[in-house]
Amino acid sequence: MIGRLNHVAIAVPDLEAAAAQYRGALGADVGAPQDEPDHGVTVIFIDLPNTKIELLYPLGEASPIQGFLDKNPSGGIHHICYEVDDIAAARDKLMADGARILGTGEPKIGAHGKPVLFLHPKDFNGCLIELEEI
Ligand SMILES: CC[C@@H](C(=O)O)C(=O)SCCNC(=O)CCNC(=O)[C@H](O)C(C)(C)COP(=O)(O)OP(=O)(O)OC[C@H]1O[C@@H](n2cnc3c(N)ncnc32)[C@H](O)[C@@H]1OP(=O)(O)O
Ligand SMILES: [Co+2]
Repeated sequence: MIGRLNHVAIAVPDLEAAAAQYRGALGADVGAPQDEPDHGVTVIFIDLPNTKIELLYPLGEASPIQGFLDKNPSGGIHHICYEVDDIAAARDKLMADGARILGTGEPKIGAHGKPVLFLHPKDFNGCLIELEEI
C-alpha cells in the first residue's frame, strides 16, 4: 500500500537557524518558509536527491507540534510521510485493521496541495506517520 518516502519532518526550535544550517553547513537546497495555518505549523522544505526534509515550527496557539517541542526542546524527528495512491482506501484499510487516524478521519490538504492523514504514533512503534496521496 505505501509507496515512496515523501519526507522526513524535523521539529525545530528556531526555523531560520535550522534553515541556515542546512543551507550552509550541509549545502542543501532549502526552500522558503510556508505558513500552514490549517495545520498549525510553518514549514520549510529541503529537496534532497531521493526525498525531502520538512522543517517544522509551531504556528498559532494550538499547534500540534508544541507538545513535542516542549518535550524535546532541542527539536527532533517528528514524523515520516509515505506516499499512497488512494488515501481513502488506505484509511479504510488501516481503520479496519484497528489503527487510529488522527483528527476527524477526513484527509486535509497538506503542504504540497495533496490530501494527507496522520496515524497515531502509539500504533506504529512510536513513530508518527503521515500519508500523502500522490
Ligand atoms: C504542513 C502540513 C503537513 C504536511 O503536508 O507535511 C504536516 O506535516 S503538518 C505536521 C503537524 N501535524 C501533525 O502532527 C498532526 C498529527 N499530530 C497530532 O495529532 C498530535 O501531534 C499527536 C501525534 C496526537 C500528539 O499530540 P500531543 O498532544 O502533542 O501529545 P500527546 O501527549 O497526546 O501524545 C501522546 C503520546 O504520543 C507521543 N508523541 C507525541 N508526538 C509524537 C511524535 N511526533 N512522534 C512519536 N511520539 C509522539 C507522546 O510523547 C505521548 O507519549 P507518552 O508520553 O508515552 O504518553
Ligand atoms: Co509532513
